[in-house]
Amino acid sequence: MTTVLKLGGSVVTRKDEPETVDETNLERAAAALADGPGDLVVVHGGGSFGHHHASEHGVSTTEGTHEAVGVTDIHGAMKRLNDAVVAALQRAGVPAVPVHPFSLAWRDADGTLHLPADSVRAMLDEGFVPVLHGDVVVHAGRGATILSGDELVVSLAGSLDADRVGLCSDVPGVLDDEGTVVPRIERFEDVADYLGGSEATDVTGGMAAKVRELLALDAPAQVFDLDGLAGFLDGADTGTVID
Ligand SMILES: Nc1ncnc2c1ncn2[C@@H]1O[C@H](COP(=O)(O)OP(=O)(O)OP(=O)(O)O)[C@@H](O)[C@H]1O
Ligand SMILES: C=C(C)CCOP(=O)(O)O
Repeated sequence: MTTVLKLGGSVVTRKDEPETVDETNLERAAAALADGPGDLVVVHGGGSFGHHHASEHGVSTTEGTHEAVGVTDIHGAMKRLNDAVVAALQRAGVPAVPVHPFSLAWRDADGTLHLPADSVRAMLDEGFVPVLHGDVVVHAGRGATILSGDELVVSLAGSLDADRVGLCSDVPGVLDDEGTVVPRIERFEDVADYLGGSEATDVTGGMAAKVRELLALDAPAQVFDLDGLAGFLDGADTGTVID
């Protein structure tokens, strides 16, 4: 059983305070993962680390930069957050190890992501929990663009043939216009009217982009908040199921 889990930047950081880890949430998530499932890959988002630097440098998933300093500003912030996430997981007893996508992945001129997953598979086979993060990535013809954690989740879920995919965010699921969790989404059109971007500085698109990408996956995906994390890890359907 292989599980790919994203801890949203809105969960592990305080999105309105630059480069601030939400220690309480991170510890809660780490404690839940300590009793986690077999093969587990963790991906975390940018929150108040990556997104501020990305917008300062005018970089998004499509707007690139050729400035090396822009790349290292964004990547450096994400490495600092990754250090904090890996350390918290290790303190909770999870055999977490860092994986930095900038050194591994690239986009071709069409924007298609190429992410070799053999090293991640080998880490799983050796009993580690690889922890990847949203990052900058070299992009043919555009310098470097942003790679969201959501895109990493979709790519890894496909190449690792994941059985379960979870996105832990700051909302209990995808919400309808009355704020009620939509239990299941099978077609983008059914929820398109409810879906917006993110309320915080977020260069990768909030909930609409997530739902679109998760619908393209073979494995069913779930969107839930920290209260739903333990249930998800136990195998329950929590929040919104997207398939
Ligand atoms: N219909 C909707 N239901 C739920 N959330 C929605 C909806 N439309 C827009 N959103 C926004 O999507 C946000 C979650 O996406 P966001 O990308 O901010 O989270 P994240 O993945 O946890 O963070 P990060 O991108 O930093 O990793 C919610 O906080 C909410 O503001
Ligand atoms: C902004 C950066 C560097 C990462 C974005 O990842 P996300 O928060 O998962 O969308």
